[in-house]
Amino acid sequence: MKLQLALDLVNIPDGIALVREVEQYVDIVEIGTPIVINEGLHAVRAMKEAFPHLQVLADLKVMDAGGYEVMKASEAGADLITVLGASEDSTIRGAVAEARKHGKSILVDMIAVKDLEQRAREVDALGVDYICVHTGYDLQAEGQNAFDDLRRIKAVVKQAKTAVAGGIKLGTLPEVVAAQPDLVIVGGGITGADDRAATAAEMRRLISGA
Ligand SMILES: O=C(CO)[C@H](O)[C@H](O)COP(=O)(O)O
Repeated sequence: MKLQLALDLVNIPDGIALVREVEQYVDIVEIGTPIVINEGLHAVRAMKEAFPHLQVLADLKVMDAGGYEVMKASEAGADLITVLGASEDSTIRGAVAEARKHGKSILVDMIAVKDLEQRAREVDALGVDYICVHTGYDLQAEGQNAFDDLRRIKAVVKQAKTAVAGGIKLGTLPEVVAAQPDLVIVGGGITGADDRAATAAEMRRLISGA
């Protein structure tokens, strides 16, 4: 089980400083969608240059032109790129084909997908690397989480690895870990903690013991 640190509400220098605090405890650093909007793919390049031993995920949430977007993120140094599960099959196929050319991975974000099991089966058959259940900020604000969704996709996904994101904190991590995803994505649960290093270390311990 891997741990991904999601950086969303920081600029590049602050993001790099934040990763320095926790780099020994995380496997993947996510350049979140707000950073890509604010800074562009330059943020991916800067993070990869600063931490070549870590994997960097570009959270582009691609919805169209999958091949082109994945090509640009790959050129910037991303190891993983996100594509939306709600996009067309042809978009996901194009993203996977381009990722294969560059030795990169595709994580499909199932945010806002209504028929979760059916779409997870279809996306799985398209050869993606990860399928991620995700409760975004707007539904987190309504008290929702993706923990039950994780159990639902675990029951139907055969090939891809599974991932979970959305409001995961130290207190809720044991429930997430019990569902055995391959990847746990944590943003505010680490970046908003009083002691980020201690929180990330404890998360690593919980994940490694699973
Ligand atoms: O993709 C995202 C928002 O769209 C976030 O990166 C993801 O939800 C993880 O952050 P947090 O743990 O703070 O919810």
